[in-house]
Amino acid sequence: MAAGGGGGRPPGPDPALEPYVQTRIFKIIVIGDSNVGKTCLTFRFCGGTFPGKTEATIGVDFREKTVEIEGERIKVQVWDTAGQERFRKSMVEHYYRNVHAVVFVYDVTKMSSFTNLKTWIEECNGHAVPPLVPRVLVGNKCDLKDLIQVPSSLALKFADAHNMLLFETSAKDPQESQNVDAIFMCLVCRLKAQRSLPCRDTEGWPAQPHPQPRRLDEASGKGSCPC
Ligand SMILES: Nc1nc2c(ncn2[C@@H]2O[C@H](COP(=O)(O)OP(=O)(O)OP(=O)(O)O)[C@@H](O)[C@H]2O)c(=O)[nH]1
Ligand SMILES: [Mg+2]
Repeated sequence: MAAGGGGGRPPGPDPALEPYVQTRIFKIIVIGDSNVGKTCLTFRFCGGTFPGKTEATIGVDFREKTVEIEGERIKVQVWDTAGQERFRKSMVEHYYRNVHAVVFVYDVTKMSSFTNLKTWIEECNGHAVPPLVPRVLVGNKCDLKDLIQVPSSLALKFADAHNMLLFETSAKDPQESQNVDAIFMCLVCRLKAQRSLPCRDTEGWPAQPHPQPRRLDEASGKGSCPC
């Protein structure tokens, strides 16, 4: 039975409150060496598939996914960045501007992509990204079990030292797709918790200054999620 009547407004959100229920947007950048699987991971999260063929990303590719958490629709804007220096150098400032969260990716089958993480973290720190903007570490290509070069224990130690959660996953293996989702959902949960007031990052609202740094005291845990 329809509620109301007698000339009342139709069911649905109160138009007077509409400005307050617009979709918020969280910008998440994905960073790491070329070929570690950044494009495939963002494809998996935003489109639910593993792309048959990829080419090196030039500049940046944008992907989006709208998620619902506790009744709120949030648009996750994923910036799939280029790993090759020549394809990224003119874009780097844009990557880090007003970023809300950072995903660092390495390839578990390639030690150099892991050791290079310190350079990516330095770049991030050098672009006025507050150190406490949420960051996570992702070891990709776990489906290649016989080729693993980066032990979990080493990655976990590194993640702990940098106050990051660690996810080891595979963009390729469909059975890992929930784990890929968890990477981004974990960040969205954190960001939602940090921004309880709808005063920024909304479609149609003027851009606000950089998000306030917040202390993240949660214990790091491999694949765990604070939400
Ligand atoms: N086996 C396996 N291969 C993967 C996985 N993810 C990506 N690949 C492969 O790794 C290669 C590089 O993947 P991309 O996603 O294009 O790498 P990228 O990090 O975006 O590289 P740039 O755009 O150059 O920075 C491709 O051949 C993918 O098919 C995975 O989880 N498992
Ligand atoms: Mg790419």
